[in-house]
Amino acid sequence: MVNIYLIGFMGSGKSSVGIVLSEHLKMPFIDLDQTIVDRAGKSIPEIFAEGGESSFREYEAEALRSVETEGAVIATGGGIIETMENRSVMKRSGTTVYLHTDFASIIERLKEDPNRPLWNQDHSKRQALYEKRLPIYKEWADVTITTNDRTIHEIVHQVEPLIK
Ligand SMILES: Nc1ncnc2c1ncn2[C@@H]1O[C@H](COP(=O)(O)OP(=O)(O)OP(=O)(O)O)[C@@H](O)[C@H]1O
Ligand SMILES: O=C(O)C1=C[C@@H](O)[C@@H](O)[C@H](O)C1
Ligand SMILES: [Mg+2]
Repeated sequence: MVNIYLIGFMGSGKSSVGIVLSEHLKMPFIDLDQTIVDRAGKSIPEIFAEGGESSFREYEAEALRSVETEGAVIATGGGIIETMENRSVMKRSGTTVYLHTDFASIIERLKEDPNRPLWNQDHSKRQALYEKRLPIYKEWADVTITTNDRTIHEIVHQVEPLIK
């Protein structure tokens, strides 16, 4: 069974939309960040503090491979598209839904969040990360939904007919 992968920047709503979408589609829900935390036995800030981003990316790639055949709605982490390996796994095992959100809305939603190490840095670095990733999300999306000023339920209703 194929997966539905939600991709997009931190704060685009992958986790919030994913759980509701999975209920509508009667599919299991997996939050890949939670899978990483469960497998590592450490929080995301702890993984970053102990082994840096590269350690986190290793856990993330392993977690993604472990869910490839689940037939689930999967909320990925914002950086899942950083490697070609992860992009290929998603391409061969499911449909990818990109939740596009303007940078200004992301700022509104996340404010100062200590649980996202790559958000917890200065404004110009956050913005550079957003701009670097934007074209990659777009290129790898099978379906794109803009989430600014939309509720979770509005987004779910918009996604549903596009993936059936
Ligand atoms: N459409 C929306 N409208 C308003 N607020 C939203 C919307 N989607 C998400 N949020 C809020 O933004 C915050 C981040 O949402 P969420 O955790 O679902 O993002 P995410 O894409 O899973 O982020 P990450 O990549 O860090 O896991 C939460 O406080 C959530 O309530
Ligand atoms: O955008 C990112 O690189 C990240 C997003 C989060 O979902 C987590 O996966 C982690 O904080 C890294
Ligand atoms: Mg999330």
